[in-house]
Amino acid sequence: MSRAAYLVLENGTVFEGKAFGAEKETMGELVFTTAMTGYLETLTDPSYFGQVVLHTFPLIGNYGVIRSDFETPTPALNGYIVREWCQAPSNFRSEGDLDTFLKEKGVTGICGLDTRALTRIVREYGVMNCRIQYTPEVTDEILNELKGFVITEAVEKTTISEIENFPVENAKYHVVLMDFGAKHNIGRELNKRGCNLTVVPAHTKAEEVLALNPDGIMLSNGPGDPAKNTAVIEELRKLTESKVPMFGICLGHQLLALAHGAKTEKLKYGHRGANQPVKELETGKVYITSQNHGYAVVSDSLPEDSEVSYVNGNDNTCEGVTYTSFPAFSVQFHPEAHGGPLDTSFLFDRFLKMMDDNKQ
Ligand SMILES: NC(=O)CC[C@H](N)C(=O)O
Repeated sequence: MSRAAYLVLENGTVFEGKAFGAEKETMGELVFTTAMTGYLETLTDPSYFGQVVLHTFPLIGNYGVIRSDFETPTPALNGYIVREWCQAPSNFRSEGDLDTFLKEKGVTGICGLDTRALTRIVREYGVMNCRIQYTPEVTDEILNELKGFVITEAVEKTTISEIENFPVENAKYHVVLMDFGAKHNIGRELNKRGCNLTVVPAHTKAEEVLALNPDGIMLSNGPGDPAKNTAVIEELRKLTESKVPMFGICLGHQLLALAHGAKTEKLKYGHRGANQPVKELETGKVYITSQNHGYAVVSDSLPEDSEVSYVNGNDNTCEGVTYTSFPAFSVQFHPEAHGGPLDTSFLFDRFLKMMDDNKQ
């Protein structure tokens, strides 16, 4: 029998549950995801750095742990909350159960609490900080510490430290992927389409990126507040002047907009799930997308030589931008999916076409 664990919210609310995964006290920004599957991708997506992730779906872990589904080898999140974890996963690919995996990776979990009630609190009051601990007492000191918690150096802590190459046979393009805490599936989607990939650390200078002679530059997803990455934003501004085709996903989308003079804002509780509707403004078509973000580009702040290409079907926030004075576009959602639908993977083909057009 696992021992009692307590989830303490910044507003003083306490939920009692059971310890699961690693047993060590932890703190982080509480966010919820509505995805019903894809928990391995969620656990290993670096964009969750510093956050405690709550699954609204009540039973997690049914198909076990499968390393080839991971987005990075090691989870970056600070904690994990589920209603119930599956103790007997059943799947021919399964290599183990969730509890053992979380223990191995040192990720604190808590289960057996009312995740519906908890989600309603976050939806009502917005994201807040939380703590997982093993005694029910909440002192002023704990509450003050919780109120003061901020996610810092998120990109610095999740980017790679040295250049890595992922070549393919008979490559048609060379893409430099700027790693801000990248999900591996972005690279896989590019490799699959005949792109040799050079993955560079987030703080690589614009001149160094251009010296690699890329046909295109891919800006990855990543954690934290986009506006905090001032040095990276400045390098991206220089890259927009180079006219090398660029494609940004999620954090990459936000950073490119910031580099071009737009603003970003924090959403009340963000979009995290695998069935977020986005509307393509040019065609009126709606796509179902995978999302994981807490910030968004402020549509009204975009300069004239850029336009909103996609909006979120639920709250109308900006989900994509097309730039007209340099060859670039970006989306807030995840065309690489994993987990989630593949509806928008055509955006990678659009990037290839942009590189083709630019070569001619
Ligand atoms: N998945 C991402 O790239 C997230 C981007 C950013 N950290 C946000 O929360 O909005």
